[in-house]
Amino acid sequence: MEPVKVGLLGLGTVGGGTVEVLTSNAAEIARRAGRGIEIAFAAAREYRPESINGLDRIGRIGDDAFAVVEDPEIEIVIELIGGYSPARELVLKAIENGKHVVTANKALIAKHGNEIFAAARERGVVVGFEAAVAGGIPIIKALREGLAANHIEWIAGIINGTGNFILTEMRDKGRDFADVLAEAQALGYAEADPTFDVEGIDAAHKLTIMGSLAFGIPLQFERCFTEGISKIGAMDVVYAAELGYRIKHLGIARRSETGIELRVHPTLVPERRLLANVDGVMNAVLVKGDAVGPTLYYGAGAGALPTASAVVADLVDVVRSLTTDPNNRVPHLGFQPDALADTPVLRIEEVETAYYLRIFALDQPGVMARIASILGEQGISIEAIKQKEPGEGETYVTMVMLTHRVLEGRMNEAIARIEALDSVQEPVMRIRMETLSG
Ligand SMILES: NC(=O)c1ccc[n+]([C@@H]2O[C@H](COP(=O)([O-])OP(=O)(O)OC[C@H]3O[C@@H](n4cnc5c(N)ncnc54)[C@H](O)[C@@H]3O)[C@@H](O)[C@H]2O)c1
Ligand SMILES: N[C@@H](CCO)C(=O)O
Ligand code: NA
Repeated sequence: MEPVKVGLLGLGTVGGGTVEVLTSNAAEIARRAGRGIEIAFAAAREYRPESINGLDRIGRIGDDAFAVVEDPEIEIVIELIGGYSPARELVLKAIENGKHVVTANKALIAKHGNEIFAAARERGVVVGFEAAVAGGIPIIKALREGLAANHIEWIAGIINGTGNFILTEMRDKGRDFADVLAEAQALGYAEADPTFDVEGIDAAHKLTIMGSLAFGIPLQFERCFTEGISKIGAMDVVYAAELGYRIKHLGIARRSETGIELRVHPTLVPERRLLANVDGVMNAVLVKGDAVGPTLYYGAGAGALPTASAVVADLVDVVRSLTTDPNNRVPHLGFQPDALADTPVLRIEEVETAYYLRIFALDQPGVMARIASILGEQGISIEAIKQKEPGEGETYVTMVMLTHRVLEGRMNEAIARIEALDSVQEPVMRIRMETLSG
């Protein structure tokens, strides 16, 4: 049989990795797919030919991505440009032209996935996006197929490699934030705009996608609560460790009685938990299903070859399904499109968690008692409290406390009252906590 002709948009980190994997593993991939896969036409604005193994195997290379999606020879388009636009226009045009699409672009899927999947369904084509979430880890496959028997209860994941790399290097080597970020960029882990990594936006894109796959709800990126790692101080890492916790940037999706939680934020995790020990650029996703119990998926969340692994796996899936009835394919979000639920996504104020609080206050008698009584009046009970002895001649003291679970709305009121005290000087630092059990 003739090889399948594929078009490739983008020859950067992931595009280059995809060319390499398709070249070096060509025979094994053909054995799995049933046909060879040939990159007939690629387009990129810029690329470094010397750094891509297998470039000579590409039929043609140009710089106009629209020429690829308009080429009638191409059956499958791989979009590895990134960003919202022109990726959206390119993908929609490819679909309109009856081509299947494989993409690593989580920003695109989280923001425009509902529109893209509807267009693909209409046209009877597949859009594969395994590489968009947790890089090489087959988490989309697991959620959509492997766990299909379950009511998913919750998901908690380390889903941004750059952020996890920064937190790990800061903790283990005391390295400077900006310095580690620059290294992550040089290694090809970071997004084109690295604030997407640092401020949690990239993790929110991925969590939005996993939330839809877990609970069968439309993609709602705007409703995902998003907080990054930029405000975490070295002292918080140390204090958390003294209390037996590590700070990890987590994406959490949970089904509660009142709705669905979709939240991305730094989180204190007990140090013995597996997720607390996922370091460097590695990602891990913990999924709790009602039948299966907890399951854990671990692997490289970024980088050329790991991400290409997921891109090529999607390609193999598409090639295998080229001759199948479009109505019998795995639905894009794992639930039949007419069976998606309108369960509300909760506002963060409606979410209940435990908290780590760090308060910088005047070292005077009664201050601690006043703070404790404000928390008590808000119905917040304290699980642990530590007061850092002030240094010689210092008049301020740092208090660190862990609270029991409380609604975020109540915690906001308590923090506002604490910050209004004359004896409290700086904003209260709050980090949410999860036990990740049960
Ligand atoms: N780098 C990773 O580890 C990683 C992992 C998972 C997913 N992703 C996703 O994969 C996608 C690609 O990321 P990357 O790191 O390979 O990016 P990159 O910046 O290394 O490469 C982008 C490529 O697209 C080309 N390009 C950009 N705009 C273009 C246009 N309008 N027309 C033609 N070519 C254009 C660039 O010239 C370059 O060749 C993004 O969506 C990213 O979020 C990246
Ligand atoms: N910038 C992303 C790439 C993988 O999606 C990360 O660091 O996780
Ligand atoms: Na993946």
